[in-house]
Amino acid sequence: MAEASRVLQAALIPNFNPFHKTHLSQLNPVTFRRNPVQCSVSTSESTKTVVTQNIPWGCDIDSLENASALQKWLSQSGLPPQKMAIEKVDVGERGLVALKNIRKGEKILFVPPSLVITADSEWSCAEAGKLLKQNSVPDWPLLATYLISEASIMESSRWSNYISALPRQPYSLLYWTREELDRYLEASQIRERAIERVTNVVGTYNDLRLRIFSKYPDLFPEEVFNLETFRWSFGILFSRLVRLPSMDGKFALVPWADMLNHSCEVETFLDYDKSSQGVVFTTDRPYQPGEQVFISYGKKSNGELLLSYGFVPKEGTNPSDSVELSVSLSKSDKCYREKLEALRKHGLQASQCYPIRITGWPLELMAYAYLAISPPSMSGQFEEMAAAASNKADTKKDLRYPEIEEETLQFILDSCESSISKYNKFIQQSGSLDLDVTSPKQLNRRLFLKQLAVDLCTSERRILFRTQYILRRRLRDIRSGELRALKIFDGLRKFFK
Ligand SMILES: C[S@@+](CC[C@H](N)C(=O)[O-])C[C@H]1O[C@@H](n2cnc3c(N)ncnc32)[C@H](O)[C@@H]1O
Repeated sequence: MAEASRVLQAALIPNFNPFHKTHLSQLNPVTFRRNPVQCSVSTSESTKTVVTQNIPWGCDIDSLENASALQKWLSQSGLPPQKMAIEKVDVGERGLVALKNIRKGEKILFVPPSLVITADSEWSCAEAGKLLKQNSVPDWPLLATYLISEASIMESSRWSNYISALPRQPYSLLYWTREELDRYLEASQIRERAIERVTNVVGTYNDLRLRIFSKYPDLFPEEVFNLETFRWSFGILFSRLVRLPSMDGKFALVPWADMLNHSCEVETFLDYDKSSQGVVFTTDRPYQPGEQVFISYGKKSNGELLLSYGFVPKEGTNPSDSVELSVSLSKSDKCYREKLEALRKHGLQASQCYPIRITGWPLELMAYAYLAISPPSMSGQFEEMAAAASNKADTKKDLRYPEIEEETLQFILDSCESSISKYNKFIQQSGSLDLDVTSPKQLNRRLFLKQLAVDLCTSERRILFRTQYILRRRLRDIRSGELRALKIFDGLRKFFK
């Protein structure tokens, strides 16, 4: 399990591979209302508007009725007796709660492969599945289409109890409109990631539509397979799909196991257990009856958790938290062209983002900063600086140029302070919000999103404040060291005079 845990750090939702990476569609407004759920989505290409409709399957995110029907069906379908049950919880709305004492180091769950959805699962509409496979549709879009296909036939699908217990509107940044992303996440780099993700989903859907759906409208009618249903199915995949290393790294939806919520404190991940032939996880702590049981969705920053899962852990509770710091070459730099060329050679741009943690910044950022401030006399080193700024494993990153150390740290400090001022502006403008986001249904959507954004920005700014403090101290030490050296030099000069 140790090995599995390591590999499974990216367990719940790893990379999203779009169907065609190059397909960029412009985003159009998505209007959204919670309760009742209603989205209207305009597709990009032709400014054609897809009919506004409700997603006719799934349930409210906190529905326990559908969850208990799921539990019953799973037991009848081969899920062994469990030490947990689905209940309403304080963190994550619904979750798995211990019914009995659970020991530390105990294997639990044992979901058999017959109850797991993968790209190999049998399609109720076999012809549709065959067609996608013939067209070599990759796992992600294939699973997204599978989920819609099964959902649309309601009770006729063997997964109907599972699908009925899935949220009708998964929480994730996929459901934020462009205006909401711009307004609430302006200070955070996660906004760019969200825009990129929505663009990928729209592009993937458009590719499928052009290449396959439009040619087989009987198998893939637009009333069922449209951008809105794809937004739902991708939202489900982003927030529930796992990669199972012991099943050859297969992506899977694991009913029951996907009722487990995330805790930044735990270090346990799901995997397939060959000996018991089921999906399990091994607890890293004991649980008493009534306690919620958690797993880890991977070592993700608060921004990444908001992006895929739609929540932000409490400030200071996520040891894997980080913030992306954006740094840029100055256009007025005499060596701008040479520096940009060196960066491009190593797959980098004039502006780059580097993750900063509470414990420090990466060596790549230091290398980029060396390059950004180095004078023309150091042009011979541009190449090695750019190489070290890229995160290729084979390049030496720990460069040292003591003669420009001070300006380099000052450059990082300036970038950090400019980022802090954006966060300050947003947080001040938001006023003092202190809302209970553990019960978002009670909140007005706007307040809910705003509170999530404030929580994210506060946690990201906290990391920047710490970085600012460390940088200022280092600069002060360098400067006072220089001053001391100057004084000694001056004293020696006077002495010899
Ligand atoms: C894999 S599902 C877990 C089951 C989910 N609570 C449900 O009732 O369907 C992931 C979703 O659970 C919620 N969630 C998980 N961990 C959470 C946490 N620590 N805080 C708040 N919400 C959480 C988020 O809505 C997330 O998108």
